[in-house]
Amino acid sequence: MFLVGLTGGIASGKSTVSSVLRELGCAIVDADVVARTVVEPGTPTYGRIVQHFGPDVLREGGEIDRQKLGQVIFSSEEKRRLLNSITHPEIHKAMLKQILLYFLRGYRYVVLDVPLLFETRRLTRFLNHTVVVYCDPATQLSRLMHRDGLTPEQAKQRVGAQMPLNEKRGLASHVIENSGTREDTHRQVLRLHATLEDSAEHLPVRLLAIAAALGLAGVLLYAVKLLVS
Ligand SMILES: CC(C)(COP(=O)(O)OP(=O)(O)OC[C@H]1O[C@@H](n2cnc3c(N)ncnc32)[C@H](O)[C@@H]1O)[C@@H](O)C(=O)NCCC(=O)NCCS
Ligand SMILES: Nc1ncnc2c1ncn2[C@@H]1O[C@H](COP(=O)(O)OP(=O)(O)OP(=O)(O)O)[C@@H](O)[C@H]1O
Repeated sequence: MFLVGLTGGIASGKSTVSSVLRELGCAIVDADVVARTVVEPGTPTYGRIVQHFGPDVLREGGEIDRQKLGQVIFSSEEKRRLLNSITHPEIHKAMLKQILLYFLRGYRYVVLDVPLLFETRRLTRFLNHTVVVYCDPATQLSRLMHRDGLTPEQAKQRVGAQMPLNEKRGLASHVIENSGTREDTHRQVLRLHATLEDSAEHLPVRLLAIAAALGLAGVLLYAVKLLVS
């Protein structure tokens, strides 16, 4: 099995791309969804958030008020780092569990949809492919304001909390250009899917090559032992 990292900037179109991949039958682990489950009331992460951020970031029912917590962390790098240090280890553990389950179910590859993939760099060494969903800065801002009902200043602040999208594009092995229509993006995702399927087909060949190399090493070791004895 191999892992594919899917990333981009806030509102650049990761969910749009991953939903097409899901429709095509791919296994997807979504870090934003996982991030919601690890902060549910009763979890240790929830306790630590309340301890550090206080009851102001809670709703009446006791659950985290995501909008309020968002306002706090997107306007302070220090608070953002604190929240990341509380949540990220738990998010990564929960993601690992999901990856293992997909592995046991026989999936040949798993797509990890992780907005902060290149910022945290924790997962990158395990990935065979990295995909960046890119859109131009003006389109990103306008889609973000429209989707989340933010002012231009709030949207800029959120975009500024991440590595510039242009920089992420330079780090990726594949880029999906999502400044255009959904149909155009859909076509690119179909091409990406075909590429990933192709590289999955090469996996048994690679495994055979590794097995052959190991076998050859074993034979050589045996021959050396015979010569020495
Ligand atoms: C701040 C929170 C409460 C806002 O929740 P909300 O439901 O409004 O947004 P959601 O979780 O859907 O995130 C939307 C997008 O914001 C961006 N974002 C989220 N957290 C961060 C962060 N710590 N730093 C930079 N960008 C972030 C990502 O692009 C993400 O896709 C939430 O995002 C959170 O708990 N973040 C910390 C955990 C985290 O880093 N999640 C990202 C996945 S690793
Ligand atoms: N090609 C497109 N044309 C028009 N609208 C789009 C296109 N792609 C995405 N959108 C819209 O832009 C917004 C952001 O897209 P999406 O939610 O997929 O981004 P995301 O990268 O997953 O965001 P986040 O990281 O903030 O969760 C959504 O409202 C989505 O419907």
